[in-house]
Amino acid sequence: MLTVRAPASSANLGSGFDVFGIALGQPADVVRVERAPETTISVTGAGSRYIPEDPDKNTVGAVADALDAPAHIRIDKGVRPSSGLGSSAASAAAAAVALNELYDRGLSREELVPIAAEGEALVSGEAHSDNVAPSILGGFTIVTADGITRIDASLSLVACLPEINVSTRDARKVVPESASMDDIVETVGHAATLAVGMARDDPYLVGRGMDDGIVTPERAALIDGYDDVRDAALEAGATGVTVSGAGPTLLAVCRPEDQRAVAATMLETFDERGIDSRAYQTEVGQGAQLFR
Ligand SMILES: Nc1ncnc2c1ncn2[C@@H]1O[C@H](COP(=O)(O)OP(=O)(O)OP(=O)(O)O)[C@@H](O)[C@H]1O
Ligand SMILES: N[C@@H](CCO)C(=O)O
Repeated sequence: MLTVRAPASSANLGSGFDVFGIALGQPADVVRVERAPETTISVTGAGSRYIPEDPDKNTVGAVADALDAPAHIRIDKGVRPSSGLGSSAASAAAAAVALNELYDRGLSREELVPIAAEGEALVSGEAHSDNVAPSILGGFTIVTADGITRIDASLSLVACLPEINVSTRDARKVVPESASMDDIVETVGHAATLAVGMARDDPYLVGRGMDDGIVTPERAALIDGYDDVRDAALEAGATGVTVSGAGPTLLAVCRPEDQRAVAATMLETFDERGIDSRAYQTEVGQGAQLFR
């Protein structure tokens, strides 16, 4: 039996819609695999009752198919589904790394990214890789049609997950079909600023570079309390706040010394609106880890 832990991830980071992603230090999914004549799946942990165990409907089933690697697959969910924290991607990433090893397929981590993205196609309708890439490779990733660029980054984060449901499939329906040249120019500037900030481990540049006036406002409207929680986090020292992935998680970047205050105020502000939430005080983390 092989065990792989694959971390949650935060895609988009505001200005990098469908392009930027980071691995988070926590939470994570743990996937265990054993060779079998046919794939079976069992799911326990966070939100497991909402996750299908049918291999045709679970992201890990799509990965097992793509690798032609049938197995008994046990998923222990640390990442709640429909969270904006790459829940479906974390399972797919872990399964890709585990099954590649179990069946000795010899694929590199980079080659496993499109395999894991088959799982994303199954649940969201599109094989976007901006969650599976950081979940497999770790660090900060830039996914384009030409390939993946990756760097390590050291950055303190707060990921605040409210008890609100937003599915990626629904959140993709509010993405505008076009944008003005002014908005595009502004977003390119922010994305470039963010990438430099990541390379320099600079929370101010990353925070400034997270601003986006094209997709984020539409997504934020699906999250009750977004503006208040964002304002409160910025007041408490966050250098930038945006929607994590398709939401409803809000991702805040901050200096390490402000992390606790930022987390506390985000929880409190959701609470004032009668919305339960939990906050992960975390950092940019490493990719999937294999245990024998
Ligand atoms: N192994 C899995 N783990 C989690 N969700 C899964 C899995 N397999 C299938 N699903 C389904 O995928 C959907 C959740 O995926 P979705 O992309 O909406 O959320 P997410 O991965 O948390 O978000 P995001 O991609 O925005 O970060 C749910 O409908 C869930 O039932
Ligand atoms: N880039 C994707 C990430 C969520 O899976 C989106 O925002 O729809």
